Amino acid sequence: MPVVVCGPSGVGKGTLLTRLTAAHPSRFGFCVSHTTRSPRPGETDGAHMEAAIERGEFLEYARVHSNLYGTSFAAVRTVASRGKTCLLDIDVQEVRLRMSRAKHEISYTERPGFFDDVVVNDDLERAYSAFESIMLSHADQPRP
Ligand SMILES: Nc1ncnc2c1ncn2[C@@H]1O[C@H](COP(=O)(O)OP(=O)(O)OP(=O)(O)O)[C@@H](O)[C@H]1O
Repeated sequence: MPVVVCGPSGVGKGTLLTRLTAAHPSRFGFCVSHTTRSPRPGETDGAHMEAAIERGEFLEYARVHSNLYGTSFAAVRTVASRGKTCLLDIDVQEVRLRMSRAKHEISYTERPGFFDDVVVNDDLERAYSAFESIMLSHADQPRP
């Protein structure tokens, strides 16, 4: 089962996720995301992405200006086939938009049942410790 981690820009999602995958490399894997802009190193060519979205092959996508960003079911399956829980860091909106939305996004933490768990990353050691135990509770069982 993939786990989605989301939060406003700069709250430390990448920091926590990178640390988690380094500490538990056999249990968690990042999901490769797709984009229609020119691929950067490590990214896949997204030339046929629009058609793939039409065919329902993406579990999430976002359009930022004229570029598409998203995660395919195949990419999640690739991580899962290695026996790992797939991590999705799906916040891809651009900085200004993200900042204006940050307050609104944080307000969702007050809605009962909207998020399963909330981690406030004010102190990295405390936040990582809380994050790690939450993520391990959501992770798939390790393969024997
Ligand atoms: N608890 C913390 N206290 C202070 N600085 C932190 C803390 N956690 C992370 N940082 C720093 O904040 C910056 C942003 O962190 P990070 O890139 O992990 O955020 P992010 O949520 O993944 O951002 P984005 O969505 O823009 O990629 C980094 O320089 C990171 O080292």
